[in-house]
Amino acid sequence: MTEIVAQPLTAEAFAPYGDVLEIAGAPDKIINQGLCGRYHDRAALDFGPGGRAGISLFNAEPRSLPYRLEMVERHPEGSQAFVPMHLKPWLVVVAEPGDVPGPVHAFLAASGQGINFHRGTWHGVLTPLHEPGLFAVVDRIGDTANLEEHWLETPVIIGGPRF
Ligand SMILES: NC(=O)N[C@@H](O)C(=O)O
Ligand code: NI
Repeated sequence: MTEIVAQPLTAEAFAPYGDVLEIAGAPDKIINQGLCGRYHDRAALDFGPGGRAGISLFNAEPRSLPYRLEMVERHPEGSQAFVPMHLKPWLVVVAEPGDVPGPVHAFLAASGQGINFHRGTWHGVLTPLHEPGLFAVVDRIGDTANLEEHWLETPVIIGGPRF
């Protein structure tokens, strides 16, 4: 059994896997008569040929750490963004690329952080750590499954702060 510890989610650490959505630093634009900072175009969305963008709402059961990861998945035809509709920390899990997933990495998303997995990134499914597990998910809508699951030979136990 492999044990890892969730690390703080940063744009740099997550860059090989996707984009971090956060209001970090100065906004790209000040809009709405100066009352709003726009952090413009912060994710590489990709829905491929034959698909279109969709927004779905996920209401997921919260998990707790340590978390037993048994499966990772990927979407070969498009990106997938998880945008929390709450301000709690939550868990982001990825695995290094390959036809068989490589080593698993876990990140603790802080309040207000969202992510966008790039097309084909191996990842754990949406994993809230608190109620409400409410997220907007932006991903590919199409006629194909756009889903490949890989069940790990040995589970990965993901540790981190006890809330
Ligand atoms: N299956 C589904 O819509 N969600 C997963 O892709 C996920 O990553 O949670
Ligand atoms: Ni997914």
